[in-house]
Amino acid sequence: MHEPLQRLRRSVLYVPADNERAVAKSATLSCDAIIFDLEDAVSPDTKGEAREQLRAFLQSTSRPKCEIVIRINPLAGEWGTEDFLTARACHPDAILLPKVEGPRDILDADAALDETDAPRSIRLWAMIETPRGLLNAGSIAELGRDPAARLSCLVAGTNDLVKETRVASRDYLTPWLLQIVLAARAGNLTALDGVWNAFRETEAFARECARARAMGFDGKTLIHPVQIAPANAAFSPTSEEIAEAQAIVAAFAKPENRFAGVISVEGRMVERLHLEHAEALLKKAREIKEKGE
Ligand SMILES: CC(C)(COP(=O)(O)OP(=O)(O)OC[C@H]1O[C@@H](n2cnc3c(N)ncnc32)[C@H](O)[C@@H]1OP(=O)(O)O)[C@@H](O)C(=O)NCCC(=O)NCCSC(=O)C[C@H](O)C(=O)O
Ligand SMILES: [Mg+2]
Repeated sequence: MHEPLQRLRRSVLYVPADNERAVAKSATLSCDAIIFDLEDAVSPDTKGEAREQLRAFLQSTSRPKCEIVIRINPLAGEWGTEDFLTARACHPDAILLPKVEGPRDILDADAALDETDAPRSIRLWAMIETPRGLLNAGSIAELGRDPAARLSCLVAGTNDLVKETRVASRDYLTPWLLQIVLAARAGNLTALDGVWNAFRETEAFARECARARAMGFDGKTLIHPVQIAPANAAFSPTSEEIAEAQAIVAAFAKPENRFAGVISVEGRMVERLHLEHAEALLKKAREIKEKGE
């Protein structure tokens, strides 16, 4: 089952599942998706409490209306099974698998979901944040082309990547981030950029979002509510882009261009591939408008 690729995922906020105030606040925020985290944001001592709190919250009427994702610990590790069963009981839109190293990690999670008769609507997201995961990003993403597979999104884990590779700054991550984008495109998947830790640095964050969009990412993972509006703005079509797309659609709609493969619009060569892009952009703009933004 393929879901529409262009689901809005501009702003995807991590919420530590053991932080009661943050969990409660999540329902009031205007991010496109939330990742409730049972992995690195939750200390070993509070894993059990975090699971119970998350289950109660997501089964209550306070459950947020946006796309809901739960990040579990690695399935084969100490907390994986309990996390998985909690996530499954919460009926999320997706389960996010950390530190994915190869297609086997996705297939194992797929099989675990099937064993619990999980509906196909529950998707899998994969974090690419280890050297092996990066080297295997292409074969992981290939699963996105399998209509029976649940894989839907690749998420860059820049903190772990920095730790694992020992690079000194994000500049050196760029080729690997582009590799994640490329793999995602090959597999028809959403590509989400990693987090920006210095959440009080709003201008630097806006520049980072613009750079991520220019690299081809569909959205950014976030750690603090203050990052939602800049991410939504950066990953939304601009008014210039909308006007340009409208001009392309209008030009191809003219009777004389009905069968044309290539035309000229405002002094630029435009082909049908540009029309496809323009239509997708306008669809995204409509969805954003429907959200009331
Ligand atoms: C970074 C924080 C620890 C900062 O917390 P704090 O100092 O409490 O922030 P504020 O006082 O400014 O908070 C203001 C209000 O906003 C709420 N809040 C804060 N963060 C969140 C959030 N993420 N979601 C929802 N609500 C949030 C506070 O509760 C305050 O509200 P109120 O109480 O009503 O006044 C904190 O922001 C935080 O914990 N962020 C998330 C950290 C996290 O999840 N980390 C794991 C994911 S990152 C990662 O691992 C990526 C990847 O794997 C990699 O390797 O890179
Ligand atoms: Mg990580």
